[in-house]
Amino acid sequence: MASAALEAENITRRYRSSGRGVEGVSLSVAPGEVLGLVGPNGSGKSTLLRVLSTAIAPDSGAFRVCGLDGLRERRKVRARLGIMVDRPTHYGDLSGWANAYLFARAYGVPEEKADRALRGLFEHFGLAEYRDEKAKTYSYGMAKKLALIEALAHEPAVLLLDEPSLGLDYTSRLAYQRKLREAAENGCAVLLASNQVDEVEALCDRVVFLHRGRAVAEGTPEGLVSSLEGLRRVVAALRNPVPYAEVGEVPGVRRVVPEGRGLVVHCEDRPGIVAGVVGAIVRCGGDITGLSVERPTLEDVFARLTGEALRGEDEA
Ligand SMILES: Nc1ncnc2c1ncn2[C@@H]1O[C@H](COP(=O)(O)OP(=O)(O)OP(=O)(O)O)[C@@H](O)[C@H]1O
Repeated sequence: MASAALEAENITRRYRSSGRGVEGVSLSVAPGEVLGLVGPNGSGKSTLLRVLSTAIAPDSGAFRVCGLDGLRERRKVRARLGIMVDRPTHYGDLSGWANAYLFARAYGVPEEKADRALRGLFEHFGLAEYRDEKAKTYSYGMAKKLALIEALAHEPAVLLLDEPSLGLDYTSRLAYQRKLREAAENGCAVLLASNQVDEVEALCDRVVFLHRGRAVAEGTPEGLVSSLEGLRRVVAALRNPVPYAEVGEVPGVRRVVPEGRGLVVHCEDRPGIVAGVVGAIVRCGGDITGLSVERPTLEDVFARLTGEALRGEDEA
């Protein structure tokens, strides 16, 4: 795919100490496209992003950014990347603004342009009133927003984002999503590592599932979800958690997953199934305070493909 802004072929990177990492992952992202990299903790998302950001070398495989060789032309490649890693680090004694300004200048943005871009971004992310405060006084969410500003200010051709919205409040999340869409509309290719499926479904044109270091499926969110035609999830909020084994025995129920105090029941979309599920929950002693019947999500697709959950119960 000659037109891809980011193209990775057969990337393998194993950590010597654990023997884990990523294996044989290939993907491509076109200009203006948002590709979601989805997988549970430890599936290899960050490792792949570390390789693609040139922070670590792969054991084998190759990648290109805007046609440049990711291994032989690292400096030029870096200049085209906007990177936001999971744990942002800053010069703590410098102000947020000074951190971002240094970044933009290091990427070669002329003074006036850097000033203009940063003013806009600090305003957009609600950091304008904190711009002159030392970065070490920033909260986790603020530091994340600062890292997003640093990733965006030089208008990179390719954005590599690792769980960008984790730790952001609702308003900041919307601001980040708007900015991401805007960047893509302006031709930026975005690789977004996340296991927040609602966000991935809302933002991504395509999705690659990672499982134990390997890419196990790829498709549009809609295409992947429609592969589960005929399935539904019944989400029951309960006043108290209950032993729920009997719910799993209702004909047509595939899986029961506790979420907080409630239950998510994955089942076939057949007549009478909701009544059957509700009856079983009540017989288990469940006091239902809320009930909804929903279509499957990417989370369900992942579970179907791998037999494993995308997120732990406490993250649901
Ligand atoms: N520095 C390291 N040394 C040894 N093993 C590592 C190292 N970093 C990651 N790993 C292992 O490599 C695998 C992939 O980890 P990675 O951080 O890429 O996953 P991830 O999908 O980004 O997870 P998370 O969602 O928790 O951020 C895991 O099994 C992890 O234990």
